[in-house]
Amino acid sequence: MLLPSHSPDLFDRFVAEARADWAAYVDHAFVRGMGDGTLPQESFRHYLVQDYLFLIHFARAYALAIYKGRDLREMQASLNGLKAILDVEMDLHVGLCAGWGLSAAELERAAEAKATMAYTRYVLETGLRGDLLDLHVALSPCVIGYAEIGRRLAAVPGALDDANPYRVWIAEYAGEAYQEVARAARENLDRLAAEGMTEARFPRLVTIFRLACRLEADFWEMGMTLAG
Ligand SMILES: Cc1ncc(C[n+]2csc(CCO)c2C)c(N)n1
Repeated sequence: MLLPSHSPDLFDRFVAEARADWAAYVDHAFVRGMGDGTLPQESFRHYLVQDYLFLIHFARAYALAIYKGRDLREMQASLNGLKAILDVEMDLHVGLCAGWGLSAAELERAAEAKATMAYTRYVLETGLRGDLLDLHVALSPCVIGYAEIGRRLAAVPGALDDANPYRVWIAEYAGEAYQEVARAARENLDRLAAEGMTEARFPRLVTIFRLACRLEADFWEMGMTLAG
């Protein structure tokens, strides 16, 4: 029997339901500016500082996912995610920031922008009041969206050329290692849904997904406008 090469997973269903908000996020002017190299470097620096603060709260969300795990396997999986962020991702980010002239001390004393606060607290609150599926749906535009953005940008002619100051960022998210992280996140969503998501719950999950996409778009906007 011939199987379809790709049947829609839960994430694809969210995207189909929230098409406009998804597009406003993954095709934001900030993203296009990275692809063609026209993004003002000051905007990227502002983004990098805020992303440092974002990643700290992202780590807290993974810590919450350990707490919300229903068995040891789920807790272990979230622990691995938390370790990857604290032991690997943060160092990578601090290294990227150093290349852009941002010292660790500067990152540490930075004040949180409103868009950073809104997005990170929304994700944490969604996880606090809901279950593991709610939390992972809130996190999915972030984890899976960046893989999509990386792939799209890598396909832009010249995006990975030496002349583009954003080539390192693009190569990182377009790279196989990060694409695999996103694939695993998709599978994780499907597994959590298979373990008890009723169709009646789907619209509420779409609402969480849509809001998270809008808050991601606001995060790009904050970088673009240098908003505090
Ligand atoms: C605003 C914002 N959204 C998404 C990501 C992507 N991201 C978030 S956490 C993480 C590590 C995954 O283990 C990655 C790649 C980001 N950096 N900043």
